[in-house]
Formats: sequence, structure tokens, C-alpha cells
Amino acid sequence: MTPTLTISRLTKRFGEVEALKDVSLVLEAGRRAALLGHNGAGKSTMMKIILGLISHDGGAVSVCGAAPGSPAARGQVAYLPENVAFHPALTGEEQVRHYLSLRGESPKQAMTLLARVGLEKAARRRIGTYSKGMRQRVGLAQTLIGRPRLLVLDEPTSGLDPVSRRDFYDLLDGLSAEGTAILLSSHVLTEVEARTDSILILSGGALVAEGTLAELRARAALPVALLARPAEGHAPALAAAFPEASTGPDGLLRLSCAQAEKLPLLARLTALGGALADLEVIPPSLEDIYSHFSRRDGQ
Ligand SMILES: Nc1ncnc2c1ncn2[C@@H]1O[C@H](COP(=O)(O)OP(=O)(O)OP(=O)(O)O)[C@@H](O)[C@H]1O
Repeated sequence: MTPTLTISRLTKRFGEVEALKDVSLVLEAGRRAALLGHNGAGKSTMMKIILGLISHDGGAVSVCGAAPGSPAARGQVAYLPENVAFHPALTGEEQVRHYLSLRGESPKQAMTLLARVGLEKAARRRIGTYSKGMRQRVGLAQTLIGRPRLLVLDEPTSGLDPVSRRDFYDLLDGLSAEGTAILLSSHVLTEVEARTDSILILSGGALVAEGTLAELRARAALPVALLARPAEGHAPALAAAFPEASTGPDGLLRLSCAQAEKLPLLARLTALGGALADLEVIPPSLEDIYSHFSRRDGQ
């Protein structure tokens, strides 16, 4: 089956700026990919090219087998911008009916779409009275018109509280289970970890990493930190046993090792028995992994 989105060796230049450099990726039906990257990394440029809003200089992009921006591609792709704006005086139902008419679809579907995103009860209220999370749901309802096979969502959860975010991702899970491919940009690493199938990191226009978080974690091979609390009166003995460790002002012994050396180090520490009051193992954080890959020149 043709992948929903195929990008090969994509390049885009704005004058002196190389916004995208040789980017290749494939997004299969039903897969959810998170696009991460620093400000100016090229995320919006990539989304605009996929949507057919701007042209590219080199390489190829195919949306469900069609060229971006062609009628065939436009019928299969939907976009939710970061700052979605609706008319505050319209009700949710009126707004979605309007979009349905613009797409040549029956406005009667409005309530079904709003129910799909959990807005059936508020559908007849003015959008001006909606919370940010509810407005995002109107936006998502609008993207579902015509059952697109690819959703492109630009920071869809920015400004949402944790519960609204979880609800939003629950909706996306349902859509991906039906075969919709989802490409979303985000700066919230913790949410994309659990709620997407793969992570794409753009840095300076290049795709520098692609995979599940577990794969990226393994590839980054960042050190693991261990914090050991000495038992009363055992701090000097512990420090002597681990000369490579540093002791913080909190009295904790700080050690760092490669992932493969973690168990031998733990064994050495636990062999000390009563000299140790507590031990904490701290794996590299999502931020550590992200900054490992997205480091820009000179940073
Ligand atoms: N129309 C344009 N004209 C000139 N330069 C542009 C244009 N659009 C984007 N750029 C440049 O291309 C690079 C990539 O920009 P882009 O907007 O794609 O980044 P981004 O990853 O979406 O950033 P952000 O997270 O801040 O939205 C930046 O250096 C930007 O200044």
C-alpha cells in the first residue's frame, strides 16, 4: 500500500537560509509522528510544503500518491494551525456547518463531527464562550471534514491544560486507529513520548533523528546519573570507596556512568550494605535526549 506521506531528499531555500536540507521520511497510514525542533528548525516550512502552500526546491513529496497542493492531495490532507481563529459570535455548529459548505459537503454532518470531538453539548453555544481546549476541538472537527487520510497539526496542544491535552490525544488515537496518519509538531516532549509512534527531530533544516523514544535513547547513549545517600557516619567511607564521585552540598554522592556500566556500579554500591541509606537512579531525561540531537552549531 502507498504510504500516506512520502518525502524524499526535500530541500528548500529562502535566499541565504537553507530551511530544509535533504529531508526524507515516510509516514504510513495510521501512524502518528511528532515533529520536534528548535525555533527556525524548518517545521513550519515542511508542513507548508506538504500542504502545497509553498513550493520546494529539490527532492520529492507525495501525499497519498499525489503532488502536494494538487486537487487529489488537497482532498486527502487537513491542517490545524497553531492559533486557530473562529468567529466568536458563531456557535460551534454554525462554524462547522460553514466549513462543510465551503468544502461542498452537507452541513447536516456538523453535529456528527462535533459529537466526534466531544462538543455535542456545547455545539449551540457561541464560540466566544468556549475554552481554548474547546476551540481546539472545533479546529479538529473542521479537519475531519471529508475524512482526510493525513492530518497536519501545528502544535495542537499548546496552551491546553494536562487533562485537555490527554483528551485531545485520545481523539487522535481514535483517528489513527481508523487509519488516519498524523504529523504533529510539539514542544512538549513528555506528551509526544507516550502518544506518538515515532519522533522526528529537525535541526537547522536537517532531519537529525528519527525513531521511537526508546530507539533515540539508545542511540544517544547518554550517561545515567546515580545519587547515593550515605548512612549516618558513613560519608567518608563512601567517598573513599568511590573517588570518581562528587559530593554535593546536600551530602549526596553523585555518580555518572554509561548505560552498560549501570548494573556493575549498582552492584558495587549495594555491596556496601549498611553504609548506604538510599539510592536513586536517574536516566537521561527527554530534554537531555532532545538537546543531544537538536544541538545547533556553536551551542
Ligand atoms: N518566507 C520566508 N522568507 C524567508 N525566510 C523564511 C521564510 N519562512 C521561513 N524562513 C526561514 O526558514 C527557517 C525555517 O523556518 P520555519 O518557520 O520553518 O521554522 P520552525 O521550525 O517552524 O520554527 P518555529 O518553531 O519558530 O515555528 C528559519 O530560518 C526562517 O527564518
